[in-house]
Amino acid sequence: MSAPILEVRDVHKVYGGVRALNGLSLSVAAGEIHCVVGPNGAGKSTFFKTLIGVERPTTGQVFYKGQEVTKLPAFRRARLGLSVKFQNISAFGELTALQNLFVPLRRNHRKADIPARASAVLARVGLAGVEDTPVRQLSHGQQQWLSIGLSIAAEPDLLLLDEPAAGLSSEETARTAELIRELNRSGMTVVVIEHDMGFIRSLRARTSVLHYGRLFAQGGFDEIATNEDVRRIYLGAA
Ligand SMILES: Nc1ncnc2c1ncn2[C@@H]1O[C@H](COP(=O)(O)OP(=O)(O)OP(=O)(O)O)[C@@H](O)[C@H]1O
Repeated sequence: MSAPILEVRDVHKVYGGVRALNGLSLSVAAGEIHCVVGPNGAGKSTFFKTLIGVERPTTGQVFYKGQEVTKLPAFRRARLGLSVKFQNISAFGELTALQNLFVPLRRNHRKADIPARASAVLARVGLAGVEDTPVRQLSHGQQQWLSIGLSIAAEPDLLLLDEPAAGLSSEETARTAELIRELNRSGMTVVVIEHDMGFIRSLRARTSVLHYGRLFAQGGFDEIATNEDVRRIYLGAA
């Protein structure tokens, strides 16, 4: 396996008396799709927040491309090539799909190049043909893909997705899985934080299971899905 692009070492996060993360160590190899699952309260969101820099671990370290980023603010991590797509739609509803992309593209591209680049990003996320549609008229799935487009506009090396299939139909979910695989084929490392094992199944990626703020199991999807201990924690018995 290639060198880790992302690594957390023995991370603890305590909120008052709650141990949201309790000695979590996990690494993501450059070039992989890596899924992180776990039952309610396992620490997935807290893990996500420590990766992007909106929360700092109580103790422990976070490394990105070999550099310690534990205390680096979110915007500095973004400049290093780490991008995030949150669960909520991040686009402006009154603007068109194309116009929304002007915002992130403005940072790195000349004005004259931006419309063509924006169209290319939309095509990449399956939104060719709706360039001039105001975002509020797009379907929920299309809005989610636009959010992914906004997150990849700056061509990140690592894309973090927080429950990208939440609220999507089964057809939209399948298209989202295909989009993630396509982004990965083009060289992007993708980390997917997810609650729903059904979606993870369609990604067929290496999967880490969190439980009580620690790494509980790790392996290929089939290994995880057939692991008796994992099944038990999902049923709430462990
Ligand atoms: N800001 C906070 N203040 C206090 N407790 C918190 C805070 N954030 C998370 N927790 C607690 O930490 C634990 C882990 O929460 P977290 O949201 O990271 O889990 P999760 O795996 O994302 O859960 P879910 O799948 O339900 O979203 C839970 O017990 C939660 O109540």
